[in-house]
Amino acid sequence: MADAAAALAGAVVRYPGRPPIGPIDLTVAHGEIVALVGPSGAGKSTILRLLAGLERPSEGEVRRATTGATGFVFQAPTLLPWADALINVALPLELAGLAPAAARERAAAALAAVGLGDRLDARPRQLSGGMAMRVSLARALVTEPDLLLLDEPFAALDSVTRRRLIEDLHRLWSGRAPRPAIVFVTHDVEEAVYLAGRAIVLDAATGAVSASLASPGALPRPLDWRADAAYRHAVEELAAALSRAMPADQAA
Ligand SMILES: Nc1ncnc2c1ncn2[C@@H]1O[C@H](COP(=O)(O)OP(=O)(O)OP(=O)(O)O)[C@@H](O)[C@H]1O
Repeated sequence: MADAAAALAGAVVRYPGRPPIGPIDLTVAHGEIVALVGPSGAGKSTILRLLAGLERPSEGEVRRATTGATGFVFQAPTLLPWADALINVALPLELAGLAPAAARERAAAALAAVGLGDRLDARPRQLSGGMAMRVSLARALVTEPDLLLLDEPFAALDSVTRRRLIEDLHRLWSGRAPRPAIVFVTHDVEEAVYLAGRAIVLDAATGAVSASLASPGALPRPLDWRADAAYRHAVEELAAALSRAMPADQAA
């Protein structure tokens, strides 16, 4: 655990009226990018909430590195509608006790890092979906987390915006020292293979990890990696593992 950003050991979550989720064993190394894929309802968001400390397991353990913050990005950007981008991003720092002027200075730098240095005073409704997601990313990164949790962050975006944001996320991740660990949920096997070093497949029937597939090649990937045979092969393998994890009534 000393060298891990977070870990689940035999974690089980019981909700009334459904089979338990887990037991789940998952160790996320410092600086690692892990994709969580699996059928709808398998427990992907539940795992993120466990890792974030937003929920406690019924059995088993959740371990977090003792130092470092956790950043969380939800599928919908969840920005304060009455506040501009700068205030939205500064908020976590001000809540942590930083003086407003210092918080806003760091927030401005975080927004510049996601390409929104010229939109500091824009309200959420004045931003496109992709821009709002960038603000949400900046807000998660401004506390310099050692663990970044992303719940289907790109699902609502068009494919061009989605690709751009994935490139940005790789750039932000590789530009930080030390690099944060990232765990993200996705339904998109191509996104999982391209963005992550490793993909974890959750099984709908057992609620446990049914496969762990390493994605080939070093991170961050070059732009043209999607044309590579190794990439295509990894996508096919992950799609097959996901298909095996589907409940009978959802299988194609
Ligand atoms: N607070 C809760 N109370 C009761 N049941 C819950 C609660 N949260 C989640 N569940 C149930 O637990 C299961 C796992 O939910 P979770 O949201 O983790 O799945 P998921 O894999 O993220 O699904 P999706 O891909 O559809 O977002 C689902 O059957 C869900 O209905």
